[in-house]
Amino acid sequence: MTQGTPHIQPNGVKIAKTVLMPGDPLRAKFIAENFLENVEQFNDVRNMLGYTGTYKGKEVSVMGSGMGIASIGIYSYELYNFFDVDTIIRIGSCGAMQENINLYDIIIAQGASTNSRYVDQFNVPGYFAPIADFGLVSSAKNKADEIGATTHVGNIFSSDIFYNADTEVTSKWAKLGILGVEMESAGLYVNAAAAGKKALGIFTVSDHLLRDEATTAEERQNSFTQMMEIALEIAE
Ligand SMILES: O=P(O)(O)O[C@H]1O[C@H](CO)[C@@H](O)[C@H]1O
Ligand SMILES: O=c1cc[nH]c(=O)[nH]1
Repeated sequence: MTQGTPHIQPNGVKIAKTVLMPGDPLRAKFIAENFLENVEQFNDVRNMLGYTGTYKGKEVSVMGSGMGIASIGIYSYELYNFFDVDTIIRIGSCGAMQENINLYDIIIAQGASTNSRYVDQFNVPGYFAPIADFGLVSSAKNKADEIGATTHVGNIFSSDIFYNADTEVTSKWAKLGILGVEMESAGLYVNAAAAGKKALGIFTVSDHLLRDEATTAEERQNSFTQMMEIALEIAE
């Protein structure tokens, strides 16, 4: 276990074995302030806020990942490989890509397809399929059902591009059954695989790509509490 890395400087504060990772560092702060007890901040490098506390007596950390695979690639690599973190549960917002999915529904990302070349670094002779840890998928689905959340489990699209010049991109992925789009999980899943660790992405639908529907920035920061509760409950 290192004292610090270029991007994470805990200054003696412990990082828990399970880290919840929203893209937005202010969502990490919101979770620390509203769900955790005995909270200590462990990172503020680049304002990528990270906290460790307890949830129902269980030690858990929460830290922002920033946007995109490049960013979560750095933070998840350091957490898995330099801080002995076993599990990262990404809790993000995503855009729905199927008609039967609605704003505020929960998507559990069993797999994460991508247009990113991040996986190319491993030089496998083919295409690696980034998948979540099955135990985490199963626990998240059970917990979501228990709290009455509307949940969809399946494949998502981790895109390197938020504003895509190809206007057909949504329908092309949607035809393959992709549930929603976000920007980090494929990188997280491959980093977990390479490190022999566990990962899962849980999402709240923040906007719809087939209909003109969206939540506000404030709602994205503060009101996506069902996925936070699911992630906290399944943290080991
Ligand atoms: O809400 P977060 O977790 O940041 O996730 C989604 O929101 C950002 C884009 O607005 C991207 O990071 C995307 O993956
Ligand atoms: O990456 C994202 C996240 C939310 N909504 C989108 O359309 N894309």
